[in-house]
Formats: sequence, structure tokens, C-alpha cells
Amino acid sequence: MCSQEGEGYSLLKEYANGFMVSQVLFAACELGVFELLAEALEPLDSAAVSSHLGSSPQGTELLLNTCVSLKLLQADVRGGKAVYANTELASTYLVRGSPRSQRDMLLYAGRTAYVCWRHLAEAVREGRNQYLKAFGIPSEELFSAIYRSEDERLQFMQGLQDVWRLEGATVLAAFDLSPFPLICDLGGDFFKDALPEADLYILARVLHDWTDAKCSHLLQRVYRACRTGGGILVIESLLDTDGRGPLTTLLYSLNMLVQTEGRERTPAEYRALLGPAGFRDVRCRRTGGTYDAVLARK
Ligand SMILES: C[S@@+](CC[C@H](N)C(=O)[O-])C[C@H]1O[C@@H](n2cnc3c(N)ncnc32)[C@H](O)[C@@H]1O
Repeated sequence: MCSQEGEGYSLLKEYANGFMVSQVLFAACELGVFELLAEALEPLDSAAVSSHLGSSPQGTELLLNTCVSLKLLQADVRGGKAVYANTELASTYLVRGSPRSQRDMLLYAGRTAYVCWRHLAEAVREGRNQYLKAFGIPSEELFSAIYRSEDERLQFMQGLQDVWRLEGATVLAAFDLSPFPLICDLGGDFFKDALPEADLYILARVLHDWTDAKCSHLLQRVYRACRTGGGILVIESLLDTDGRGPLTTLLYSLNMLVQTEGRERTPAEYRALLGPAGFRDVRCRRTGGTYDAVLARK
């Protein structure tokens, strides 16, 4: 019967089980599986892993075998027992301290984003983020909710850094930035404080946090502070012109819905924000990676 169901049914199962795959990844990161195997002098059997991690023998063996199936771990048989080691994927991206590690982003996704995504249907119904339901925290002051503890603030910031280790150079190479001697990556309260004068302002993954009205307010402030002939570099994941792709950007936009006040936008939507703020010569470059670049001039 199953074999007659075809591609649609397979796809449906893949989608439905996607959250389980995410949780295997998150749990293995939380437990420190990849660090343990990276530091071990030789591949370890599941009893050794469970004893080092203080985890249940049965649960550990299940998790390790699932990680093998997901190509996060590799298994060999030694002396009749399965022994486990990191695959190259895990050594490169999952071990803490690896130069390309994405571990902090995954921990943030598992501990925070995932909890908000539990309320996606309510977020769609209400059109707003779900901090109150997920964590009992009001989010009128968005970043007070996001930075609700020092640990949370650090986790968020470390998670944000992970992607730039992989994709930062590509994004910054999208345009020739040599005409801009003084570049400002805005901090302080950019909605209220005086902004420092500069030739180029970088707003990376900032506009996607905010409503159109707040983006317009911020862009007008940046325009006023910007030196004549200067510019603004907006770094965001760009939606396709019809707003129906790429899938990753659409998922990020839903992530903005459950976690922020904003959304991902199309190039036309960024133009519609930048133009009225005074910026001209708006150019959008897709990098082929997760994040793209939009450069506009004063
Ligand atoms: C999604 S993060 C992006 C951070 C960084 N640009 C990156 O791409 O990794 C949004 C940033 O906006 C900052 N932010 C939020 N509200 C702000 C405000 N009112 N003034 C200045 N910065 C603010 C947050 O602290 C956070 O670092």
C-alpha cells in the first residue's frame, strides 16, 4: 500500500518529520556529543559516550545511531562493538571552537527560536511574535525580550556571529566599498541617540527586525547623519521578486514573525523604504549565499 502512495506521501513524511531531525541535531549539540568525540583519542562506543555525558545508555545509543543515519557521525565495528566518531561535517560545523562552527547558532535555534515556533499558528493568526506565550515575557520593547538575561544575550550574539564566519566575506565583497573611508556599524540606541557622521552605514540583519514604519524612521535618521556622497549597505536575505522564494528566506521571514516585529523583504520593498528616506541609486546584489546586499547612496 505504502509503495503505491508515491512522491507526495514521501514529501509529506519528510516535512512532518523535519522537526525531529532538527531536535536530534540540537540535542546532540546540547549534550556535547561532538566535543566529546572530537577530544577522544579514538572512536568511542555508546557505553563510553553515555558514561562521559551522564546520559542513559539506551537513549544515547539511539541518538548516536540516528546521528550516523544523518551523516553527523560515522560508525565502525571494533571487537564486535559499534564505535562512533565525528564525520567531517560534524568536525567542521558542530564542534565548539572549530573556526567554522555553527554550534552557537544551533543552540540558540534549539533553546529559543524553536520554542517560539511552537506557536507559529498563533503568530500567523495574531500577526505578532510569541515571546509572551513561549517565555512569559512581554515584547513591547523587542530587544528587552530578546536580551532577557545575560546568558540569553550572549547566546544570541554568539549565534549571530556564526554565519558571518562562513558568509561575511562574500557579503562584504558584493560591492566595492573602497569609496567609503569611514564605515559605521550602528550601535547605541539607533532610534533615539545622535548617530555618528560616516561615509557608509552598515545595517546587517537590522531592518528585518522592524515594521516598515520603524525602518523608515531609522533610515531617515541614517540619511540625515550620512555624509553627502556616502551611502548605506543593507545586508539581509532577499526574497524573490514575487515574494514566494527562496524557501530559506521565507522560513526566516516566518522566524521574524514568531520572534520580532519585522519580516524579510523583496528588493522592491527595500527600494520602497530607501527611496522615500532620501537614498538614490539603490542597487541589490544576490550573493548566492544566505545573505544579500543592497547599496544605496546619499
Ligand atoms: C539580528 S541582530 C543583527 C546583529 C548584527 N548586525 C549581525 O548581522 O550579526 C539585530 C541587532 O540590532 C541591535 N539593536 C536592536 N535595537 C537596537 C537599537 N534600538 N539601537 C541599536 N541597536 C539595536 C541588536 O542589539 C542586535 O545586535
